[in-house]
Amino acid sequence: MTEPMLLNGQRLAAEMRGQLAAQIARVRAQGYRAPGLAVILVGDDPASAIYVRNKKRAAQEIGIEPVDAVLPQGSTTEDVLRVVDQFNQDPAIDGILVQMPLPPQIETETVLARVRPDKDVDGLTVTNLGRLTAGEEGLVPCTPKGILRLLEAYDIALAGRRAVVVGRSRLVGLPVALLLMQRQATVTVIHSRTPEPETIARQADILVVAAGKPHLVTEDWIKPGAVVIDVGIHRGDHGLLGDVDRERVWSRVGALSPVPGGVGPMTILELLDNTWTAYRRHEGLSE
Ligand SMILES: Nc1nc(=O)c2c([nH]1)NC[C@@H]1CN(c3ccc(C(=O)N[C@@H](CCC(=O)O)C(=O)O)cc3)C=[N+]21
Ligand SMILES: [Mg+2]
Repeated sequence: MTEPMLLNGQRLAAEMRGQLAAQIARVRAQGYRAPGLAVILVGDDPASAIYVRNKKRAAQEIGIEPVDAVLPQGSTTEDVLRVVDQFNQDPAIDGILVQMPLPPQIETETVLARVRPDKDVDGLTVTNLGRLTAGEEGLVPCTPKGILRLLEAYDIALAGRRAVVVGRSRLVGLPVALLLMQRQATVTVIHSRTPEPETIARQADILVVAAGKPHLVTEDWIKPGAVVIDVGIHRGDHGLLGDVDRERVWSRVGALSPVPGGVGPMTILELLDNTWTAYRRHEGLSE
């Protein structure tokens, strides 16, 4: 078989960020305010702190004003709600991101439910997930949207093809399955309680892996020539690992999104894109 194609999310995201920067510069030159993105970080998880820093830097680089609120590990649900309310009311803020996971004493559902749907740039509120389910316009979760954009950029057809999603999370598995269905793929979702997952995965023309388990997917999960999207990201002693064991699947896949450099940069790009969309809606600018 020919060499697999690497789906380069890093390059695509950089290209798209350039386009966003140009669009933002254009409205700024017409006298409009800068788009504003609020990032709420609760606690001192070092990985979360790094992600938040990367998101803020990416925003700044394209002309989005990042504002952050860092709350102590011991914060209560009420403490977080107060910060959400403040950003909900702030007309300079177009997007609000609550970095996950929140410390265990905080009621995640209650916090998410408080974010104004028009500022919900993660697409995690019931309103936006409902809109997505109904095929209505809203804000679409970043990682799923980035995966679809990556597939599209590489001309990977979805209509009539079989897609298998590994994982059912609200952030990735569930919404990516919805988006793939909307593109007329035949979609199966498998998860930790699915017996013989490899047998099902081996039917996939497109395999999206968001299981949160390092190197879960090996050659026996892969139909020869399949397109494999690796959403996992784990910090090992020897650098970053995905949910896919790249070495072991390499001789079978048709295309693969690498970790790092695949889905991760696309996720951040879509956060910026959603902030830009929310901003245009707030300012009454055409889409
Ligand atoms: N409310 C919320 N929204 C999120 O979107 C969200 C979240 N919480 N919590 C954590 C996960 C994780 N996540 C990543 C984003 C970018 C990279 C990324 O840029 N990865 C680089 C590598 C970066 C590195 O070196 O660690 C890459 O894959 O190339 C990774 C992971 C967003 N998440
Ligand atoms: Mg996201």
